[in-house]
Amino acid sequence: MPATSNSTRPIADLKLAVDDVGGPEIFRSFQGEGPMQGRVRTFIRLSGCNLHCRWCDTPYTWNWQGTNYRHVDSEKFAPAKEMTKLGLAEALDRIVALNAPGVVITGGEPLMQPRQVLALTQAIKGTRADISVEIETNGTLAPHPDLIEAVDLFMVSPKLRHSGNDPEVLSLGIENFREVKNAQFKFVAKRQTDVITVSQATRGIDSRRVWIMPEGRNARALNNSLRKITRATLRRGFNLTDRQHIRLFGDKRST
Ligand SMILES: Nc1nc2[nH]cc(C(=O)O)c2c(=O)[nH]1
Ligand code: SF4
Ligand SMILES: [Mg+2]
Repeated sequence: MPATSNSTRPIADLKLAVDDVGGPEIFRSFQGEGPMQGRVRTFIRLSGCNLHCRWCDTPYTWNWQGTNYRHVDSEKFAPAKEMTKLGLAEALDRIVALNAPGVVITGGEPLMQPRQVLALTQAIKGTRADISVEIETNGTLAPHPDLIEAVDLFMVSPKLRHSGNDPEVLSLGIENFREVKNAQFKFVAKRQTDVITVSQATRGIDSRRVWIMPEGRNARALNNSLRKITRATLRRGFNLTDRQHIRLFGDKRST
């Protein structure tokens, strides 16, 4: 059970991923995925993940030296080089300075740092009445009720078998957020059969809450996935999202 917001324990620093110049990965971009695609957002990327997706585009948040997780890139990363700590006030200052109408907390898996994420969300919401806070999560860690109340949108991305994770992570991600009204689902798909798997796994969930997203870390791979998934997605009434930032900027940090 995560700690409650009125706990008197001090809040630990946030653990963040590192950008290309060694600073904390906080940046301004267009939201590239899902219902908010194209909107200006400030992104804050937290370090650490409890899953190990083979095709993950941020392996520098978890694929540490000395582990034997399999990833399409063979590169392993040093936590001392790829992880940096930042106090809540400093993180908030940097986010406010980028002056976007919304903030995306992503990772890695942000809900591995539940107290820090709750405190950061509440602090961001305190800066302006109309600022939006959205969290990208793999869904395996249940959100605290206070966090559900504080955030505008959870974008939950439960992982299919092709991610290389244990099969249970798919249903875990769905069940942890099925009843969370401000949660939508985004499934990475490579093939038509992935869309069928999603439709079976999301039975009982309004298809308007479900987004199918092509797997790919470059335009060619995205197009290849899209060719295989588009018709099946349309047939089932799911939403389709591209990965706009990959097309605009490539697979780069801080974009
Ligand atoms: N522009 C942009 N949009 C994104 N949407 C989700 C992202 C993520 O890494 O979680 C992401 C990202 O890294 N960049
Ligand atoms: S859950 Fe997300 S951050 Fe974690 S390994 Fe998978 S794709 Fe990467
Ligand atoms: Mg990304």
